[in-house]
Amino acid sequence: MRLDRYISKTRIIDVVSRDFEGALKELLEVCKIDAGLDRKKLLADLISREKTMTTYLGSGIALPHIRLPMKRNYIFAIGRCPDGMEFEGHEEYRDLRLIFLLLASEGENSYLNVLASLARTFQEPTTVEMLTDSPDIDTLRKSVSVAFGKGPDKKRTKDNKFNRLILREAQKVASGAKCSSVLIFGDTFAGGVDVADQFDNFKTILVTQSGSEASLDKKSFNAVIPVRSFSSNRLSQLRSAMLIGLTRGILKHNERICCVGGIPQTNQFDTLVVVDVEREFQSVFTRQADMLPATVKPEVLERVLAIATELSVEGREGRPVGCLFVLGDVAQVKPHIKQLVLNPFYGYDEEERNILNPFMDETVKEYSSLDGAFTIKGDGALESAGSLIHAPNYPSQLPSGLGSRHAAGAAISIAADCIAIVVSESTGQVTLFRRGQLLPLIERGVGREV
Ligand SMILES: Nc1ncnc2c1ncn2[C@@H]1O[C@H](COP(=O)(O)OP(=O)(O)OP(=O)(O)O)[C@@H](O)[C@H]1O
Repeated sequence: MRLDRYISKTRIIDVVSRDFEGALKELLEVCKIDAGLDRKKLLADLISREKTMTTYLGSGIALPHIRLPMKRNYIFAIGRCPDGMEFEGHEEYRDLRLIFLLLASEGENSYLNVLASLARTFQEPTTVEMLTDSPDIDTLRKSVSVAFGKGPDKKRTKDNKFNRLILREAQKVASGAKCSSVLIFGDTFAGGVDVADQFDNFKTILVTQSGSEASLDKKSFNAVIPVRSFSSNRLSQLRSAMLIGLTRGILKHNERICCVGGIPQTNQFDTLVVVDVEREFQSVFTRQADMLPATVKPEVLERVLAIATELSVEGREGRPVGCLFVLGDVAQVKPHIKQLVLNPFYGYDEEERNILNPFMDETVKEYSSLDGAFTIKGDGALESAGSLIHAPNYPSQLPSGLGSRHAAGAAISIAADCIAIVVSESTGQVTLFRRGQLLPLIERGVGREV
């Protein structure tokens, strides 16, 4: 989603105050707010929300945000604060370098997508560094423009002889194998070759972690599949990417795909794989319509997959963690669960506890250490954590090493219209269950950092 149209240079400022409340006040002053809205109350609301739930995203960036009854869809104000901030003695605010204030209209329904898009951009280390290290306000304005879409392409590398060779061969393989689509793992590659141009007669799909709209080559592809947290293995997220492609309607059940990838960030394509979608997923989906439970939005499945992948690869505070997500018709799931602890999501607004809200990432990861499962509605609202699944039809036979957490995932996926996603604490494997069938998404130990 292009955000640059909402960002104006005049609202990118050096904040003078060293205090977070003072900084928000300065940022509100540069925003044109509809007559009738009370700035003081707005500031008080922002501060009171900050006290309940921090908007500090880490890496020096905070994203305070609020909805208002205003005419414009969005207003951004960005404050540079190279010396950090003070906020009620919280240490982390001292590392703040940038405050992105987002005001959104109450009626705007792309709000969570905008927050998610911002959060993705702020996950790219090079973009974050470029923004937070800006030595003066002019450089910051240019950096914002590069990060959010108006800037020049990132540097291209020269030595692409080998990449060209692989792409030429991929073109021959894709033709010979009668593939309909070519899937490129873009984060392998730093640029310098017009990748999509090599595949005129195919649908071209870019798989990328990059949230920045300014990312190289995106425009020349027919579609983009976003993924998060690549492990260091070649094509390790191929199944997850295909699943996202299927649920978004980018890929079809009966397609054959040629995939080109390599190790992320090496600028070296080295792997060619031809995959029949149907064969890859036949154990789980018998028909295209079967893929998602009726109530589940594709972007919610994507978000759960992303968090599960990150937990599998990175663990939590240096330790491996396991968890179980049950996503779908919670009314059908409810009779089969029992709380092991008080439900931490009880009493919060659905929008605040929605998994599409990027601030929920940390919360979900924190609660992943609780025994039991997360249950999530199809629109993304987190219903419970710490829930013991007690469904009938526990499978008696699962592949060796898969114990009661996996059995619970399999059983609930039969008892209710839902998808269960399990991260194994012991192996790091990520497994999806649908109607009792198992689909490994990330294989054992692949790319594990913990
Ligand atoms: N029925 C259940 N509902 C929810 N969570 C469960 C259930 N059974 C087990 N768990 C969770 O799974 C954890 C690990 O259990 P177990 O080792 O038997 O499962 P596993 O499938 O081998 O998982 P892992 O690969 O992560 O070890 C338990 O500590 C508990 O938190």
